Order: sequence, then C-alpha cells, then structure tokens
Amino acid sequence: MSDQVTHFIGGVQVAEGATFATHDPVTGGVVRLVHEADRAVVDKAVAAARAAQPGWAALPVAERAGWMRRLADAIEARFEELVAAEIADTGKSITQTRTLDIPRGAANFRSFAEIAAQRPDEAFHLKDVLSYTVRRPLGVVAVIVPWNLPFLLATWKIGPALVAGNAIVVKPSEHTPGSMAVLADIAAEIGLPPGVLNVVHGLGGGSTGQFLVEHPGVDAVTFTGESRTGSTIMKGVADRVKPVSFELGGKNAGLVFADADLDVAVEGSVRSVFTNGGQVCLCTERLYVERPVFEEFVTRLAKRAGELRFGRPEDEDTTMMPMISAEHRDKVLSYYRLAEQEGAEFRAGGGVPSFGDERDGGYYVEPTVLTGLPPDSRVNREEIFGPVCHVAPFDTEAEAVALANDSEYGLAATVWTSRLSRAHRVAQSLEAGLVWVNTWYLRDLRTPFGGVKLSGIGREGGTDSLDFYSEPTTITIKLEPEHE
Ligand SMILES: NC(=O)C1=CN([C@@H]2O[C@H](COP(=O)(O)OP(=O)(O)OC[C@H]3O[C@@H](n4cnc5c(N)ncnc54)[C@H](O)[C@@H]3O)[C@@H](O)[C@H]2O)C=CC1
Ligand SMILES: O=C(O)/C=C/C=C(\O)C(=O)O
Repeated sequence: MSDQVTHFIGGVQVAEGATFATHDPVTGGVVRLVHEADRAVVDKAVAAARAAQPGWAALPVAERAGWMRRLADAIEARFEELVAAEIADTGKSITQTRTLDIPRGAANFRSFAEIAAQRPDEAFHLKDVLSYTVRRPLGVVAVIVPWNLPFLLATWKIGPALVAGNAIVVKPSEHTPGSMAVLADIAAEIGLPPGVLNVVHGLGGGSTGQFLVEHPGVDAVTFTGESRTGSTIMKGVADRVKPVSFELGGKNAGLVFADADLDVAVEGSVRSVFTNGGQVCLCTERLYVERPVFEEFVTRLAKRAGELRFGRPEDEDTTMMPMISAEHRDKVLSYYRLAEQEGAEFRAGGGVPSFGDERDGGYYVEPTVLTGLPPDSRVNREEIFGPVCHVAPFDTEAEAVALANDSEYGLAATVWTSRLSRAHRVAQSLEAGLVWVNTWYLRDLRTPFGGVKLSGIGREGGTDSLDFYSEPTTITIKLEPEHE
C-alpha cells in the first residue's frame, strides 16, 4: 500500500486537501498518495511561520546553530529511512543516495551552523565616526525545490534560512515528497520550535507553489529549478518586490585540450554527463575536444556510456537511473529524435533499454553520445536534463572558449588540461558561475554557488547564503569630540 503524505504545519501533521499519486520511476507503479495544499492550507503554513519567526529570531545565533547540529544528528540517526524514502521517489542508486544525497543533508546543516556561529560582525572606524552593521532575518521564506536532488537541495536552503533567524515554508517537488516528510518528522522528534519549519506539498503553477510564493505573508523566495519557472515566479512576486534567490537551469560545456590526461578527462566526463542520469543542473551537455584527440575521446566516452549499469536501485553497482517521470522521459527522448532530425551521429545510445521485467514500465532512457551537430542546433542550445551530451572538435583555445560561452546559460563548466597557465586563463574566460578544472562537482560548501545569464540570480553557499537570508542595517555613530 502506498504511503499517505501529509503537510507539516506548526509542528503537527495536517492531512488536508485533495490527494494525488506519485509514481516509482523504476516501474511506473504508484508510490504514495500526497495531500495537495490549497490556498487555505498554504495560508495556515505561512501564519504558523509568521507566528514562530520572532521567537526563533530572538534566539542567539549559537542556539540556532545548535538546532542545526541536532537536525544533522537526527538525519544520521534515521539515515537508512531517508535513503529508502529518496530511492522510492527517484529510483536513484543506493550507492549514490548513501554517498551523496543524504550525507549532504547532514553536511548542509552542520556547515551552516559553523559558518553562522563563527561569522564576525562588520565595523568601520573613521577618525571620529564608528559604523557597524547588524543583520536581521528576512522573516518568512518560501523554499521551492525540484525533484533531481530532493533532500540535498532542500537542506541546502533550509539550513542557512533557519540559522539566519527566518521561519520557512518548504514545498518539495510533487514528484519527490518523501524525504521532506521524514525531515518534518525529525523536526517534531527533536522538538524544533513549532512553526519554524513548515512543509506543504502540491504542484507548482496554479497550485501550492504559486500560492506560496505569491502569498503576502511570504517575505522572500528561494527556488531551484527550470529557468522558465524562475521567470514565472519572478513575475508573480514582482509587485511586492520580494528578494529572490534562483539557482536555475544550464547547458554546461566541457573543454578537453589535447594536453589533458585523457584517462582523467574521459572518466571525469562520464561522471559529469551521466551522474544522476544527467539530471543535475551542473551536468555537462556540450563537450568540445581539441581535434588531435577528438576521435579517441569520443570513442572512449561512447564505450564507457555503453558500460553504465542499469541495475536496480538496491544493487550497489548500479550506475544508471531512470528519469523522474514519464513526462520527463518523453522530453529527453524527444531530444533524441530531434538530434536524428538535425542530422546527428549517435556514437552511443539514442533509445530505451529493454529489461523483460517490471522495469519496462519505468522511465529509463539509454545514455547517449552525439556528434556532428552545429553549435546552433536546438540540441546544443536547449537544456535536456538527461544522460546525453554532444561532442564537437575545436582547433584553438580561443575557439573553444567562444564555443563554450555561446549559450544563454552560464551555470557550470569543466576544463581538462595539464597546463596550469591554460587552466587559469581559460577558467577566467568562461561565462559561468562555477568552473571545475580536471575534476567535476567537487564541492566546498563555503564557496559562492550559482550561475549567470538564464542560470540564475544570486549565489548560495557560505556567507553568500547568510547574506541572502538576512538584511544588514548600517549604524553610524558620531563619537563624542574630546572637548565635550
Ligand atoms: N536544478 C535544476 O536546474 C532543475 C531543472 N529542471 C528542469 O526543469 C524541467 C521541468 O521540470 P520540473 O519539475 O517541472 O521543474 P520546475 O522547475 O518547473 O519545478 C521545480 C519546483 O518548482 C515548483 N514550481 C513549478 N512551477 C511553479 C510556479 N509557477 N510557482 C511556484 N513553484 C513552482 C514545482 O512544483 C517544483 O517544486 C526539467 O525537464 C529540467 O529541464 C528540473 C529539475 C531541477
Ligand atoms: O551541490 C549542490 O549544492 C547543488 C547541486 C545541484 C544543483 O544545484 C541542481 O541540480 O540544481
């Protein structure tokens, strides 16, 4: 029998609203029945957050940091329950879920506890003038998160928002409510003050997500997801000039130079293209390879794509997961068909795997490597968000940088080279918020994280997160002149 997923408002479970079903990406079967928050339920959640926020903000930051550490401890105590909930919703491998998705939840809370507790206040001293700043929380923050890394991305926002003194209302993706339902239970279990963390479930436009971001009691919005959705949310909050933090889509480029260690570049590109089924905003969808090593690189990458393992989520050596939904699977496949129409050569994949078991009812696609398309093809311009990349050759460094920067997006990039000067020169020339050199998705949680152009507004991570979730007041005092 599927689970019933309820809202979490003011510290208690709230089973209100019509229900909708979620589906197992591995088999297509029903996983959960989820209550959909209507305007009245959203109003209750915002009111609970509003009521709790002043008392929460009045706590010393060290006490709020202590609550973050207790959340991290409780996540680790209920680790396998969270792993199971995330896998049931996403179909991702148990190895990835145990080594990335859930551990990062605890790490997110711990990191922001330390960053907030140790952050010095600012003061500025002129001859007879002293200025200093105090930071106040924004108030009530709406946290809207997607389905690709549900627990990681939600806690990446919840941690800094709470430790900065805000109360929040979280809306997980309609596809992946499970791990947030467990976190809500954890909050109740540890006695987090009621109303500080609220979770409402539902869809986006015309549903819970829109009701929440546009609610007059919401002071700010943090969102991760598609660029078009970010634009829609921005329009919806424009009249009230609400601060927004957006981490949006990407069409990330990878540059492989002939001087690179090709073993490292191939294995690094396998990770950056196919991790999480390519369903990470940081994944590489465009690879540019210096011509002398182009054919060897493409051949090796295509071979490795064919070696990815379509096991079950519980198999520890599974390295290929299903798409999150039939709709998203169909979107990815529509780009495979478009690539054919645009004249691409398929060096690997291009279709749907056949299992001969219940997984044939799931949302799997083949990992795919394409070549032969021009830079202005739709496959090279539009975010696909699946296990697919296009590989093209280049002849000069300047050409490679120009190709990489020829995009409406600017989130992440990878550079594979053994020349240190080239690594710095190229990385500094790329129009992206994040550049990895000879690695991918190596994360220091203190660093600014986010993109430019259609890839987002603002940065998360370290004090950048704390800055978004609070407003400074600069206080300037005229020091008494000596003769007075
Ligand atoms: N991290 C990223 O950059 C992600 C990008 N995507 C891209 O987005 C495409 C569509 O996937 P979706 O799940 O529909 O992503 P989405 O970005 O539309 O939805 C993400 C979250 O926003 C909510 N939402 C949607 N419309 C909203 C609105 N008008 N107001 C408030 N909340 C709203 C959704 O309910 C969900 O919780 C994918 O094919 C992929 O290309 C999807 C997931 C993550
Ligand atoms: O590591 C992180 O903090 C975030 C990783 C992934 C995303 O932001 C995304 O896929 O949107």
